[in-house]
Amino acid sequence: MNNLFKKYFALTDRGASDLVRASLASFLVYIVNMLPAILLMILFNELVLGNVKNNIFYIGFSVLVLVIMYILLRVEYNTLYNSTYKESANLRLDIADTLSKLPLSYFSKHNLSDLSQTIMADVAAIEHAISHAMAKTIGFFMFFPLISILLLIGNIKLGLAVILPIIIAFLLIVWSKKIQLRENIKYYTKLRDNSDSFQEAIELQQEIKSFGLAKEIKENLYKKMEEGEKIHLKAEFTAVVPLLFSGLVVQIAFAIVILVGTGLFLKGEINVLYLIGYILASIKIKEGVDGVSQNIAELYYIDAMINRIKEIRSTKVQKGEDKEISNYDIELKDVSFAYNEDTAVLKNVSFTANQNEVTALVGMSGCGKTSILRLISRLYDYDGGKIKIGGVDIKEISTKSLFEKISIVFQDVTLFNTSIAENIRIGKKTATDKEVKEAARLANCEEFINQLPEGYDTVIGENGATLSGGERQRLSIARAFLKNAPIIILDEIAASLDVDNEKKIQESLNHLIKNKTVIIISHRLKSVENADKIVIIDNGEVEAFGKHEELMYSSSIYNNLVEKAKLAEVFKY
Ligand SMILES: Nc1ncnc2c1ncn2[C@@H]1O[C@H](COP(=O)(O)OP(=O)(O)OP(=O)(O)O)[C@@H](O)[C@H]1O
Repeated sequence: MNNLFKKYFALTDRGASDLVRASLASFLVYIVNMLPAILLMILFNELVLGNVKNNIFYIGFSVLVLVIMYILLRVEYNTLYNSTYKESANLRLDIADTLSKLPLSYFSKHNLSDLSQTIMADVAAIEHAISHAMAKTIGFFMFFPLISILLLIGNIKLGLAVILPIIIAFLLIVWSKKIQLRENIKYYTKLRDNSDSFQEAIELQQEIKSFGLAKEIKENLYKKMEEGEKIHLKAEFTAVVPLLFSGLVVQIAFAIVILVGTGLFLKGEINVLYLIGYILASIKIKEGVDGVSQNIAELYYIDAMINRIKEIRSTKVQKGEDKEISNYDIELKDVSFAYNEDTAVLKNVSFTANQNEVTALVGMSGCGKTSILRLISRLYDYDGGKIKIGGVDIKEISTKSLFEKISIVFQDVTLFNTSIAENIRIGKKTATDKEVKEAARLANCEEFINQLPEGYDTVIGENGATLSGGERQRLSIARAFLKNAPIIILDEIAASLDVDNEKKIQESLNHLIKNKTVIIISHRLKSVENADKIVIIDNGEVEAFGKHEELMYSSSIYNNLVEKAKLAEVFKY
């Protein structure tokens, strides 16, 4: 049962076992709920048959019912509410843990607002459903067959009068499931789309303002909101109509029980006690059905969210083990890769970046240089061929142990909304303040950090919003210095640096890269002229590789790039 719940509702192990307990408690609560009806029947039995019991019996029975109810409601409350809140925290951590094991390819196909909504809003909706709907619905579906059998044994005609309309009411709700799910999915998708548009409108304020797009964007957002509302109303309508009909059927059931019961009583087939008992039973069952119908609608509503979590969980995670690597030569052999299945980005890429050497990747914009770096660092997994580090296929190395061996500085710097010191310390969590400062000095950060109001303790805003592009770049270089890993990957690190800063960082880098495997991308060809190996990438393929002088003879693309670089130097606006 645990596994079934875990799979069906996308719960954690703990959550599934709590749901089983809560469902059993709900089932027992439904049974105990019938006890007051039984007490009433005993009382009527007395009044009709004059079979008087003493007051102690009634007091004892009532106290017993109260005690049982109290215990069960407490168990139900504890499992439903207390554990539910724990489950939602566990579920969020579980999703976050799964996300952390996914390759970047997953994130390039899903936007971040969608994923954060899954973790926050969807889990909150599931949390509400676990605490209010799931256990009570499951409990009722355990209770209903039991009570049906007892009612049918008591009197088959009256039993059928109670049960049949309820079965019809449930069939109506089940029959509407497909339509409800379809409309809910439409609404869910639209909500995601709208929140993504809002996020984009907030993030792109600079572009929106500078290109005078504010009015257009606002109108577009209004339109999307209106569309969303229409879809919402339709989804609500498709949920409410079957609920209304099923509620009506259950009301009719009550009338049928009275009609059939009175008829049977008048014919002398049942005594008044039976009549009262079945009427009381149908009242109690109706109460249950009313609640459960609403709960089922809620379960239909969260279906799309549960499927979203299942989809995240079923995505292939990056596998691998912690491995010892004896040397850090990086070998690419016939590597192919595509972000989207239909467009190959890299085709049969082969070259080796040796330890103790600087290897530069050069080529036109969009030819695939950054993609190669992403594959080497397993931010994405290659599709075909092989990438080996020290002779070990990188797919066999866990991302955790691989990342420990690589320092990366990408062109798109990402910083955390915390202090300067903490941002640098990400390179090495155990680093002392002295080490952090030394890394900052090597990356030429000291001057601007010292000018900040709180120096190293200054909090730099979301993604370093309070810093300039060059300062952010230098902080990320300081991180790499601090990490001091055997493989260094530098993607266009000079893009946001002025000549003075670049020169100083170059000098520091020359110390850092001794004995290491360095792969570098730079559009400033002058800065890679002295590289031990220059690999020319053309449209996802290796056109040539060698030293600068060799390539000047052998590679037309390299020649072309060098010529263009010279032209760029004399270009004036
Ligand atoms: N996350 C992604 N999803 C889909 N396509 C991508 C993604 N990143 C890059 N691409 C595409 O892959 C191709 C290679 O991009 P890549 O960034 O590797 O080129 P590059 O040589 O590093 O370019 P540049 O010098 O301009 O940085 C391009 O056509 C690009 O549009």
